[in-house]
Amino acid sequence: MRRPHVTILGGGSWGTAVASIAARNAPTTIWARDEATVEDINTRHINSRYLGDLPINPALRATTDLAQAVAQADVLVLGVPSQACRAVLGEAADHLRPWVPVVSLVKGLEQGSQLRMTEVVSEVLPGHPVGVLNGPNIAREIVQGYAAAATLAMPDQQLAESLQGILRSTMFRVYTSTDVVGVEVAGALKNIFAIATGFGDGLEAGDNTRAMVITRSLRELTRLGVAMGGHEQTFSGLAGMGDLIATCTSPHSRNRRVGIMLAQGKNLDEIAAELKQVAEGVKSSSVVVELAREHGVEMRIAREVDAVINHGQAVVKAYRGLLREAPEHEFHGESW
Ligand SMILES: NC(=O)c1ccc[n+]([C@@H]2O[C@H](COP(=O)([O-])OP(=O)(O)OC[C@H]3O[C@@H](n4cnc5c(N)ncnc54)[C@H](O)[C@@H]3O)[C@@H](O)[C@H]2O)c1
Ligand SMILES: O=P(O)(O)OC[C@H](O)CO
Repeated sequence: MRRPHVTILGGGSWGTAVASIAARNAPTTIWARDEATVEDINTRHINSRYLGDLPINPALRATTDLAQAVAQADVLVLGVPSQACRAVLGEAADHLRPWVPVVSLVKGLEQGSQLRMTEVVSEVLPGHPVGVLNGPNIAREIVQGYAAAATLAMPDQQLAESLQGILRSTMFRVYTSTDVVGVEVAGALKNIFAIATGFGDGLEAGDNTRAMVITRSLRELTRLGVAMGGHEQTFSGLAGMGDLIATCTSPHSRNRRVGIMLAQGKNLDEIAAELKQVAEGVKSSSVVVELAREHGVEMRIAREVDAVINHGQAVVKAYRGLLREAPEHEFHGESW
């Protein structure tokens, strides 16, 4: 039987990491817009811009030709930042064969529409089965071959099981779920809370503060996730608690680093120039606050992150403001 061809859109750190795994299981092509990245992957089997000199699977092929990459896809994987997804999918639409499943790796929400990326996929590519792969997945650690896990959520469990075999390796465990909303909301929201954790770390507030922010963030994330239709247990799983732990504690997390740098007094332009990679929480923070308002969910931590990022609030004021609020019942109250 012919093995399915996997096409990954996006030659950044995570698209490359997932493509490198998929290339062990199936013929795999990665589309990147940048010639130098394509050259790097095809000839030196590295992605120096995003992953330094870490070796990636030599079986992986890269191209700048979107039409050709998409036309051969039996499985399409979306790995560009959230605000670019609609445009990239729009360019792909004419070349994709009908019914080809699409898996989003993206942890962001679209500004303006407030949509999750699987919803964007369904709008731009109607009729294609769509799912999301999320979890505690720092790209460089996965390329280095350290053990990790993620959840692949699709409405069709059978399809998820067939894609599971393509996206996993011995060291990258892919679990399945049918809770697309929960897994996807968790992946987008954890970035906002990693920024909040970064605030505490940047202010050198200590380990207890970090644990408090992570734990209370999980409550906030769960409340909105459930209000949006996610299953409560999803938020204590890999895409929820798992990814919160990784992103809120890793020195590699870009979102956490954004929080640290904001606390150190840098502005967003300086931070973007230093990071040179996407930190999804920056753009998603305003969307999360809008969604919380619409769903009638109190999200104090997220509101402070939005205030700092979008309304010029000083980090230290956000921190003190949160501490002034009286705590309620740990599980039944609405306080942070
Ligand atoms: N890096 C990780 O550890 C990691 C892990 C899990 C999920 N994610 C998620 O994966 C998604 C992609 O992140 P990443 O880490 O690979 O980002 P990145 O910053 O490393 O790379 C982004 C890639 O997208 C490309 N890109 C940006 N704008 C584009 C556009 N308009 N058109 C075409 N290509 C464009 C860039 O050229 C680059 O190749 C994000 O939603 C992120 O949250 C990242
Ligand atoms: O570097 P970050 O903050 O975008 O986080 C990367 C991954 O999402 C961690 O799971």
